[in-house]
Amino acid sequence: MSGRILVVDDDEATCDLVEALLKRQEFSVAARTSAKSALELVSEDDFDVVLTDVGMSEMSGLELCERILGARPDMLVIVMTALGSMETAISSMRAGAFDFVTKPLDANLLGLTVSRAVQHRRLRSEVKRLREAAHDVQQTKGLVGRSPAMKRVYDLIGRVARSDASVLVHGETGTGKELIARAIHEASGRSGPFVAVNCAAVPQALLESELFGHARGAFTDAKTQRTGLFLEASGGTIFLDEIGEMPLEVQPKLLRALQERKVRPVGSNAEIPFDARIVTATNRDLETEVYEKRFREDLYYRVNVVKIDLPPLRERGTDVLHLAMHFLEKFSSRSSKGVLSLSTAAAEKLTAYNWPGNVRELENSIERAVALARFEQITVEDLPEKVQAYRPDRFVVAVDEPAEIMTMDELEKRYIKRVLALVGGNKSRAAQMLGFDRRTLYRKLERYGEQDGSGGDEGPDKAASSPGSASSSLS
Ligand SMILES: Nc1ncnc2c1ncn2[C@@H]1O[C@H](COP(=O)(O)OP(=O)(O)OP(=O)(O)O)[C@@H](O)[C@H]1O
Repeated sequence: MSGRILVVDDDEATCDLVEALLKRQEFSVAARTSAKSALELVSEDDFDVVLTDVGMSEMSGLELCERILGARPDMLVIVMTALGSMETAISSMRAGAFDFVTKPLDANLLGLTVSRAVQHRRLRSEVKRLREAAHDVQQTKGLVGRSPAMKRVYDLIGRVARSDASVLVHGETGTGKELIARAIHEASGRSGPFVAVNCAAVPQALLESELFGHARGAFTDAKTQRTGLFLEASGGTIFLDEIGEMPLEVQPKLLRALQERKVRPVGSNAEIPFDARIVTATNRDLETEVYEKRFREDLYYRVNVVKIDLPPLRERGTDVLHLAMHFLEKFSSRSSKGVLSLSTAAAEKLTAYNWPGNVRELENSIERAVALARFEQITVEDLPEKVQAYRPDRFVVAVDEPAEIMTMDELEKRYIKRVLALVGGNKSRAAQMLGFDRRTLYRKLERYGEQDGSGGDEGPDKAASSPGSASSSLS
């Protein structure tokens, strides 16, 4: 992690040692052997963290800590105390120190403590900046977020909006696919309506007539003629949400409509031209659906002229805070409760959590937090239990001291399983993260299925018959 650190110790050898340790961990480090010159330096230069010895002759580390924080309250001070001197540790916390480390120094612990402090300071200043600029967080078209990943999405929207190309928006549940579809429509300059239909929510028997309309008497309940949504969206955009759920029986009819740019209402021979932009969305891996014959390949190519991959919230960095502030404003103004900010600790929790339900889950969490908040600031206690309790689950391959020896095959198998679980069984994404092409991943999954004995009778196709099943075939 990068970060600017000032080391203060009147013992030159310790100073050099700490400087070297921190530099090895990629911090940018300045060192001073006198407290006075350290004070001068912090008055004119910015540091994330000042790491000071406690027992210095010219001025004690505790006094230095107080004076630094008096002049630069935004800086963080870590005090180095002698092992076992609990009293000094307590006094340094009273003097406002962020943390303390004990001598003799443990290089790893020192690195971790300093990293934590740097991260804390960054979050704190981000929250402060957001507080000040809360009112302009809301971006054009209601889309909040400025992470590089989202900027790429906005850029793509800008480039495709004015064309008639079909757009497939792909992303996990709650990532904002519908909002993106609306943004495409708004930026398209089309004056007609935005018509959304959730393909998973309409019963299969009704879907065709819902989309293409029906003639009077086409079926028992068809007392009158009905114009389908494709025609209703004329001059505008039709958004087919959860296209991956479209029944196989309806898919050829949709393909035909897209190819011909005409619809044929159920029970009618008439072919009616329509002029609607097609935007579809899915949280499924459509390539896998095609491979597993649940989605027609020709239809896939039709709808996937331009694909927008919407990143999950956990890959959008501090967007989570921008979004949290946006929802905070929204819900506190609705409830007239005047909850205006997030505590730094709450912001830390929000940033650390992995948000499987993405923006929708964050929105719900903030709504709940505003309802529960007792002060004008949201604290950790106001957040859902699972956000409070979340610990990042890291997969560590211990190279120096492996807990158990395993073959490279076994290691690969476990790692693939791990990555698949992480991306919810999405094989295209897993392959991308692992640096394989998709076929290589399928081959490996089939091979492990056989090795496990689970692939024998059932065969590899069956073992991989649904997203996520690949991981179970590996267990
Ligand atoms: N970038 C964003 N800025 C502001 N609000 C957002 C953003 N992304 C999503 N939201 C909000 O999060 C909620 C979920 O978004 P949306 O319904 O568009 O997600 P989705 O991906 O279509 O969900 P699903 O997969 O369940 O269909 C909505 O209330 C939406 O307004």
